[in-house]
Amino acid sequence: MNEPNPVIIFETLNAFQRTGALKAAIELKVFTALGAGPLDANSLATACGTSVRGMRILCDYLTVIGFLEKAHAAYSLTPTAAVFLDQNSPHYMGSVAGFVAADEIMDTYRDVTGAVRHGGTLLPGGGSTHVDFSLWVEFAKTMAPMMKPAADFIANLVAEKHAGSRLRVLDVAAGHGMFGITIAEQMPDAEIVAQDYQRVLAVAEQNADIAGVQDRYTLLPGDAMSVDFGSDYDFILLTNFLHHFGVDTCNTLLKKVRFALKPQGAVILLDFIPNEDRVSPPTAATFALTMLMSTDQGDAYTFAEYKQMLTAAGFSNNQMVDVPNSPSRLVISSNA
Ligand SMILES: C[S@@+](CC[C@H](N)C(=O)[O-])C[C@H]1O[C@@H](n2cnc3c(N)ncnc32)[C@H](O)[C@@H]1O
Repeated sequence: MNEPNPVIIFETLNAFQRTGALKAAIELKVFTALGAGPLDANSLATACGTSVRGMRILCDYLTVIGFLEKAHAAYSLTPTAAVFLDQNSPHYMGSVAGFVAADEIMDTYRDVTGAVRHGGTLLPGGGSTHVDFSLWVEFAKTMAPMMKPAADFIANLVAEKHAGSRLRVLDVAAGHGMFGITIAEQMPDAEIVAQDYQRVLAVAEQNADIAGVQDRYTLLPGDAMSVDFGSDYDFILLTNFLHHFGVDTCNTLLKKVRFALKPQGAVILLDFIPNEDRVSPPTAATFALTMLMSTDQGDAYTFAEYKQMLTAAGFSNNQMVDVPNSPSRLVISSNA
């Protein structure tokens, strides 16, 4: 197991091929074409409008990395591809390639050396924390399916404890809005205030309409750091937001959040939270590199670090919970 082995070097240096191959298969709708049953490279090439050689090589590659199975010359979907990458599946999430593997994001990885030397993003104006960061609308349009398990989990937690209550919920940096919207769907008396930049809230508003909760859905556009949150919230959601900022900014924002809550209210924080060793579990731990490449000061904070920030903001009761089927963890903090 610990024998020196150069294979990992070769595999890691050409790991960009995996990104390219999966992105191409999503764009060409290969997984959707296979949704009805196995096909060989000839039939798939016809269905997807490609060359036969290109399709055979792409499908063999996708078989090697675990998205397809191959029997004789026919390819079929693995369970993961069938559930998440066939456009006819209700759990389809191929759209996430539009953000996760966007050219603007991938280009930043051409100079990891530079970002490591500098200690932060090489993107202009603080990268993803810049007010005009171009990809937030794309995030809102494409990433909702990936957040669904966590949104359901949070809504269930809230509904279990507060069934029948008239809850006021603030969704800070709401993006697609699905965290607040899912609570509104589960709790007919919940009122949601969605906060984000105006251009992003247009996507959340559309999603609220589709979910039929628009009557209980209010928009609060602006910069979360300066906009007036209002007060008397039962819950404030901070999902996938604090990781963009340094500790001082997180502290300031958490204090503002605490003042906007009812005395018995709670903040629900969802994020990539690695273990204290910072190298496990893999998805949460490696998210720190994403923050190095795209922000000046962001990080994948540990629970101990979040507890310190929350305590400094005046929260006294902090609990961490794993979210099933998600790499993220929840921290729920209240005053009481
Ligand atoms: C990673 S997304 C998270 C969206 C959603 N909360 C989720 O968990 O999927 C970050 C969101 O923060 C918003 N955002 C970034 N900086 C902000 C700021 N200063 N004030 C308000 N929203 C901001 C972006 O527009 C984007 O929608």
